This record gives sequence, structure tokens and C-alpha cells, in this order.
Amino acid sequence: EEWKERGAAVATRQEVDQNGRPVSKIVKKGVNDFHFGRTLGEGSYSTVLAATDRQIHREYAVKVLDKRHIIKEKKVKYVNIEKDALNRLTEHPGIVRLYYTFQDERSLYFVLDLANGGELLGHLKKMGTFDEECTRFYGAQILDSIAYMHSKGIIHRDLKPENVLLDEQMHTKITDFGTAKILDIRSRPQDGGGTGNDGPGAGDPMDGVEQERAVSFVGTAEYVSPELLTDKNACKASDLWAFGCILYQLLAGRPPFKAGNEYQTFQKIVALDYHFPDGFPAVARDLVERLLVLDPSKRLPIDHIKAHPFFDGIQWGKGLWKQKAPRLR
Ligand SMILES: O=C(O)C[C@H](Cc1nc2cc(Cl)cc(Cl)c2[nH]1)c1ccc(Cl)cc1
Repeated sequence: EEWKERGAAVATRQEVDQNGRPVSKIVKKGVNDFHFGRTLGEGSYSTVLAATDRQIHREYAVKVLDKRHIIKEKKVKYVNIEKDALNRLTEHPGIVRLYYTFQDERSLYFVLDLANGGELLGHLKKMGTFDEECTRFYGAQILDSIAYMHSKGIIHRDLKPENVLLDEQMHTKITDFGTAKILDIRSRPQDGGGTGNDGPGAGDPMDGVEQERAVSFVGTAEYVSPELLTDKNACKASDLWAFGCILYQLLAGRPPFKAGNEYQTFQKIVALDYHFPDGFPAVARDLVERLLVLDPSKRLPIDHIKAHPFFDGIQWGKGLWKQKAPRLR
């Protein structure tokens, strides 16, 4: 079928050298190295297909983008940000892994982990709400992945249950880094990345540039942080605001800020206009209240979130990713 006619293309395999720095090893991988299968999803700028590597018979998710469409819609910057961000996030089980990128005359291809457990959002819709144990487990995995991203100078900027995929062990894999912000680590003081509150625009020289230009990107309405709506700038703590919204949503079955249209949702966010439903567990409420804080520098930093009583019993680190996922209920 049509995939056959396209020539192989030079691809880069992402590996890390002995110092852990990502190096692109040139391997000849192209569209002919894969057998394309079912469509897994359609985005506004991409189609994701299941594909099997013909040599090693391993299945991947391949994100295919039409070059003409990308150029016409001025999304070239986002595609290259997605590639660069994923290339820095190669050693964490909670982040979708990028194996190859290649292109042919018509399309761009990202060869990614296949997470065939579906989206966390789908499971939440099916269940209505998660109980505390499931919320604790999934919340902990998402937080552990955010801590890793931030330690590599990456801010996701569009965290939401839709962008949290599940693998066959029902463990999380965060995806969709096209709208990420890559902090220039050369100038950033090595803050170990976990603080989450180095304020908007800290250390990212590109920020100055973004401030002059209107920031063209705002996340998904229900999860957008107030600082993104007021002073247009995302910081690491913006991901922690979204994390607070996700925790609330897993337990309540809906996000904290949701109105009839986007503008009304934004008004609720900047007014911190939200309420906890009856029966919302008190210990979870305490944590959410320390995350949904208007001033980004006052949000609980990641290390304090991990130490919060809500996460009592969570084994942070490798153990979190080896244990069996709790049955959803
Ligand atoms: O070969 C690489 O790794 C770098 C290229 C860079 C690149 N070449 C492009 C051509 C077009 Cl038409 C559009 C975009 Cl966004 C383009 N990005 C590339 C190729 C594929 C993908 Cl998925 C991302 C970036």
C-alpha cells in the first residue's frame, strides 16, 4: 500500500554516552523498516499508528505528521521541541520513550513506546472516580515523572489525564511534549530540579524573548495555571498546579475548574473559585489546597509533596515502578 512507495530515510537512534548525555547514533531506519497496523489515535497535527519493526518484531506507536500541514499551521517549532524534549527524557519509566525519528518526502515520524493500556482519562470516565489507594498510586507515579522532567529542565505545560497513558502493567507513561518548555540548563543554577518553585521565567534566557512576543501557547483550559493567564509565563510550578487539578479530578470525577466555556473557566481559575465535594478525603483536600495556590512560588515543592501524609506508604524511587498497580475501583 502507499507506505511502501516511500524511500527509507536517515533516522537517529537516541542513546546516551558513558556520561549519560543523549547522543544520536545514526542508524538507517525508515518507513520500510516497519509494518504499519491499526490507527491508535488521530490528533489535529498527527496520526498515531501501531507499527512493528520488521527486523526485531517489536511493536511501537508511530506518530506520523504531514510536513505540509505542519508548515502551513506553523507548528514546525512544536515538532522540534517535542523531539528535543523527548531526547532528554530517556531514562524514566513514566515518560513515553522516543526510539527513532525519521522523515520522508511527505511526513515526519516519531517512533515511540506503545502504551496499550489506553489513557488514564478513559479509565477515570469508566470508573467515575478513583478510590484513595488508586489515586495515591497514580498520583505518585505522575509526580515521580514530573520530578524527573523538571530535573532535566523540561516543563510539560499541558499535563492532564488525557496525556497520561497506561502500559500493559497499568503503569503511567506521560506523553505529548510538543508544548513543553525546555529550560536552557547552561544558564540555570543547578537547583536539582525538584523545587518546582523557581518562579516564572527563572533562568530561561528564552523567556525574555517570549515576554516580548505574545506567548502563542496556553494549555488545556481546565488545567491552565493562573500565572499563564496573567503574566503569560509558565514555570515548573505550573506543572504542579496541573498536578493538583489531576489529583482533585481522580477523587472527584471532574476537574476543579470547569465552566460553560473557556473564558468562564479562566475566570474561575484566576479567582481560585472551586469547592470540594462532600466526602472528599480530608488528607487529599489538604494536599490539593497546598497545590492550587495562585502564587506559583507558594505552591508545595515536589519534595514536600512526596512527604505529604496523603502519600504515606508510597515507596518512592524504583520500587514505585516495580510494584503491581492496584485494581481500579
Ligand atoms: O531528522 C531529525 O531528527 C531532525 C528533523 C528536523 C525537522 N525536519 C523537518 C522538516 C519539516 Cl517539513 C518539518 C519539521 Cl517540523 C522538521 N523537523 C526531524 C525529523 C523528524 C522528526 Cl519527527 C522531528 C524532527
